[in-house]
Amino acid sequence: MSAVLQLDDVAIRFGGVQAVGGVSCAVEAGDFVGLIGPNGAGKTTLIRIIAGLLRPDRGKVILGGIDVTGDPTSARVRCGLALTHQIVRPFREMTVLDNVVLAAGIGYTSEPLRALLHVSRRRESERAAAILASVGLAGTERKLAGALPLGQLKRLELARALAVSPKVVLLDEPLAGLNHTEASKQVETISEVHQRGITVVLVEHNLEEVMRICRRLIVLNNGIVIGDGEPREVMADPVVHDAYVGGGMVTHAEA
Ligand SMILES: Nc1ncnc2c1ncn2[C@@H]1O[C@H](COP(=O)(O)OP(=O)(O)OP(=O)(O)O)[C@@H](O)[C@H]1O
Repeated sequence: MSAVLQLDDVAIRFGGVQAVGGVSCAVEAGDFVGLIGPNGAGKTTLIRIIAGLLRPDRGKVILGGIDVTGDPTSARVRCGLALTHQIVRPFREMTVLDNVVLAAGIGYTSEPLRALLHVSRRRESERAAAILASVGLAGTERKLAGALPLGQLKRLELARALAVSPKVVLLDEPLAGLNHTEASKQVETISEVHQRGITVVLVEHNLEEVMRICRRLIVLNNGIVIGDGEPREVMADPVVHDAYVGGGMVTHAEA
């Protein structure tokens, strides 16, 4: 197997806070990785560095063997990367379908207006509708995105990520704010995405679901990796356990 994503000594500091303190790891094609850690561990910061939304102070981000550390997000998308955000960010005044069509266009160009003009409307609409159906949003195509409840908005966020035909998706808290039933459905959808051959890196606080679906856990604490490996083994490590208990977090995985 070859690494689709590699981090080499990645670090960033915000004022007095070393948010990420030298992270190195490789994610193999087809992997399903949970990136976990207590509040403030540096997970979102690391995801933002991988996506090109933050420039690290040092270190390298390598996608599919290409060093993209100095490249903008659009170039990384063209290398096969897609990202969903912790806070959902659809274009609320556009239809659900157009949100996905637009995201597909961004795979070709980094400018949103040109992205919409670039795509062949009918072909892309059909493709967007198929992607929406694959995440359980068939029938919502003509609704305004702003009218969707949170559970469906989270699915739309996933559909927008899939629209760029990614090799790797970074999912930042895709279950946050969802009730138990919605979270289970969303997990099933994410598992289906993975079964299609897409590599998944998941940041998530819902450890019960993380333990259920991830094949590998990378644990961050204070910006450094304190655990990496098979989920049950990682969670049994006293260092990882202490980081969670010290952070006041209850892990369902302990049961
Ligand atoms: N733009 C910023 N300016 C200053 N400090 C920041 C900034 N972004 C993050 N931080 C700090 O960096 C550290 C890591 O934050 P980050 O949001 O990456 O953690 P996290 O693991 O995603 O946390 P959570 O699970 O609570 O979302 C925290 O101490 C946070 O306050």
